[in-house]
Amino acid sequence: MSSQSEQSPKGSWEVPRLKTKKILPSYTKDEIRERIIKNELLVVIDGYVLKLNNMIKHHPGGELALYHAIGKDASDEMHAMHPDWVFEGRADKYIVAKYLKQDESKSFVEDIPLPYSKPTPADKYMYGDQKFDYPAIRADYYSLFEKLRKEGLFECDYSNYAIEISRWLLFVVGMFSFILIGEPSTLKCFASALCTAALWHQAVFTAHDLGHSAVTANRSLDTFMGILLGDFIGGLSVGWWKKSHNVHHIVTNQPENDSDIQHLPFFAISPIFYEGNLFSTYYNRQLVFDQFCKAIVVLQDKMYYIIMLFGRFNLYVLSWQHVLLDSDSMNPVIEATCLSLFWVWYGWLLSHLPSKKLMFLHFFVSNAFTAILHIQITLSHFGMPVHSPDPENECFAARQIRTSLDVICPSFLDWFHGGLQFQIEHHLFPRLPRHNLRLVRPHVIELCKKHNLVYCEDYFLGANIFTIKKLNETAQMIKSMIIAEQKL
Ligand code: HEM
Repeated sequence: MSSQSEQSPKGSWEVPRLKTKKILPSYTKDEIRERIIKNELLVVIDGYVLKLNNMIKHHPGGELALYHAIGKDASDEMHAMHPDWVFEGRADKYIVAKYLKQDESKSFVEDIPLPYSKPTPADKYMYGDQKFDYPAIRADYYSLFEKLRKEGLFECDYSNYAIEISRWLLFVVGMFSFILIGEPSTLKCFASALCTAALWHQAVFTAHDLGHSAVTANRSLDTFMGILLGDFIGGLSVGWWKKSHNVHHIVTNQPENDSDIQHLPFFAISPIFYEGNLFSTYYNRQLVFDQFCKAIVVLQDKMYYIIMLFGRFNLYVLSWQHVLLDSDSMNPVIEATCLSLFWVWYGWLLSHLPSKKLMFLHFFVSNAFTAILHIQITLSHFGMPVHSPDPENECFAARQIRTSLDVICPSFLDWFHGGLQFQIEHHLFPRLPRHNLRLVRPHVIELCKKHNLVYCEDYFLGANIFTIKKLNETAQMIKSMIIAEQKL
């Protein structure tokens, strides 16, 4: 068993807080704002102001994820994303002041045009007069956090992975034996391709756990195993995925910041992508809504499944781009080697098929069937709001609950959904081992009920219908805007 909570002093299940013995000045919110305008990268954690200018480029969770914390009280994000040792002797050296709290606000920079992080659009109309008690939600979030630590739910039970590895082996055997044993046939080629897709589908879930250091809690070891699984077995860069995924966890469903919802020219999950003239802080470019977008996005609900069939091909390109071109790629040599070896073993397998037609069939079917994974991933957020009722004050827990959707399924199907079905719980506690997420669900439902937060969940079919409906609604709105504009 690995334990992240074991790293805190024995017997203490409290979420660790930043501490320092330094004698410090106090900064108000206004002073923090003024300093940020003068290019100081300041963030508030546990009542202290931290200056990150010298460490941001070396942040193990990536530079971009950290930029989105600037000018915010990011205590909750910090606690959710880090093991205890970061608080105990790593982060305190960046403390420069105490934070003189005058109100409960979480973001001090929603009205400042920062180049590296854009504000969440607000929509009070959407939420009516509903008021949320964010301080009370935070208090209950921390109580739950401590309860889960106390119950040992942050400990990973490796026997779950023994079952997973057995399942992968079954798919590996099918993938090779349908091709290598006996006379080749179209049916056997198809069966092998399905096994390949299933292997890739399943491997991603463990690569995801490893990417969050939620398996051994040793970042280097988890990253290395993640690269073996993601890059070598799956052909996709874990480094690329981690870069965008870390950002996604901090700025979930924020149109300009979260690359997981930036899919022009194919999808626009909110009309804001059409009317907003948005700039992607992730891709560092304007999200241009050109004539091609106009033609495709108005059909996005109808094209959803077709586009998903090709999703994996795009990921191959993004993976290589990250490894070869991105200056912040963390393990470019190992990743490039594993990505190349992926094409060696996969090419070797295809080379045993007797015709180009069968090779193409295998290649297409194995890649296209992983569309199920892309659908599962997009269901988690595509139908959820991008607007906040109160971006200045909304706390981390409320934001994660507002932007994520759970899929209801019986426990015997947990392997198929791979943790994606507990998206809300995962977003609240990203380092919690996946196999424990089901145990957290009732507590989160209770928290939502208590605070009138919508806990959005549906069965797999219902979640599909919900997402398609939302895509359709957005497509219709954008269509009317285009028509209205043409009439002007
Ligand atoms: C001085 C402050 C900070 C320090 C020293 C620090 C350090 C670290 C370290 C050491 C890790 C790797 C943890 C591991 O081994 O699993 C990490 C990961 C990460 N950090 Fe920070 N960090 C700081 C502030 C922040 C803030 C304010 C945010 C965002 C709000 C942030 C977002 C992340 C993310 C998203 C990850 C990736 C977590 C994962 O792999 O699941 N960090 N940080």
